[in-house]
Amino acid sequence: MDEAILDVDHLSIRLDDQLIVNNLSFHICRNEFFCLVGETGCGKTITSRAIMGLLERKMDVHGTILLDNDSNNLIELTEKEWRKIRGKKIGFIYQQPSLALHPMLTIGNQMLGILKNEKVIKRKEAREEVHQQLLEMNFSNPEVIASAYPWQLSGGMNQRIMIGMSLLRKPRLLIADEPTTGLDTINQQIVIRQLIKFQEKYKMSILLITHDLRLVNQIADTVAVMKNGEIIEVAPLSTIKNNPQQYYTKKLWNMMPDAWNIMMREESYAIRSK
Ligand SMILES: Nc1ncnc2c1ncn2[C@@H]1O[C@H](COP(=O)(O)OP(=O)(O)OP(=O)(O)O)[C@@H](O)[C@H]1O
Repeated sequence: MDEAILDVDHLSIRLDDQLIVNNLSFHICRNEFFCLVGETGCGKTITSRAIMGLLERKMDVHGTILLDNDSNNLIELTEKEWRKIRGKKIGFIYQQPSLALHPMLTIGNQMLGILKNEKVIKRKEAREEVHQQLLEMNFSNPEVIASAYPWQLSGGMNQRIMIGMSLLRKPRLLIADEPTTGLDTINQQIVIRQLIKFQEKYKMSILLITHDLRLVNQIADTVAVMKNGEIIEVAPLSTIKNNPQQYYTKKLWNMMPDAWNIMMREESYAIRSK
C-alpha cells in the first residue's frame, strides 16, 4: 500500500483576502482508506474540490497535486484535460445524490450514458453491464431499479446508485464527501460496507471526508485532521486514537463519546478474546 496515488504538496487556496486552505501537504497510497476530518468550515470540501478540478475561477490556487505518478500538476490542467480525468481516474460521490442524478432520466439511462461516453459498447452489452453493476450494489431487482427515476427511490438507494455509477468507470481514486449524511443507520452501514467491498475488489484508494468519527474508527487506514484550513496531524488510525500528537486531535475524539465507547468496547472485546 506504499506507493502514492495522490500527492498533495503545499496546496493553498485563497479567496480575496481569506486564506481558505493553507499549505496542505499529504499523500494517499494505493488501496488506502484515507479519512479527512475536522470541524465545519475548516476547508475539507474545498480541498476535495481542488483535487477534482472543480474550484470556482475566483479562487486563487497554489501548490502541486499529482495523480498516479503523472508529472502533470492537476491545478494547471485545462478543462479539456480535466475531462479525461474527472470521473474516469478520480471518481466522486456527492453528499446529496439528488444534486448529481438527473431527475428526468431513468437510473438505467444515466448509467448507460456513462458507459457510452467511456467506450464503444453495444446497447445489449451495456444494459447487461448496468444490471450487473446494480446487482453488485445489492439491488436484487436491477430491471426495476434501471427503469426508475431518482425521485421514485429513497435517499439510501440513490446514494448506492451514485456509488455504482462512479464505479462503472473503475476510478483509481474515489472521493466521498460525507456520503452517509442524511441516511439512517442501516443505510449508512450499507453504503460503508459497499465502499469497503469495492475498495478491496478494485484496489481503489478512497478519500473519505466526514464528521463521523465512529465511521472513521470503523474504516480508516490513515486519518488527517484539519483545523482552520490547515492539516495539523496525519497518522495511522491507531496513532490518532491512542497517541495523538495534537491536543486538538485528542479533543476532537473526546467530543465524540460514541466513538470512544465503540473503541473501548472493541478494545475490551479484543482483550477478552485473547
Ligand atoms: N464558493 C465559495 N465562496 C466563498 N467561500 C467559500 C466557498 N466555498 C467555501 N467557502 C468557504 O471556505 C471555507 C471552507 O469551506 P468548506 O466547505 O471546504 O468547509 P468544510 O470543512 O467542508 O465544512 P463542512 O464540514 O461543513 O462541509 C468556509 O469558510 C466557507 O465559507
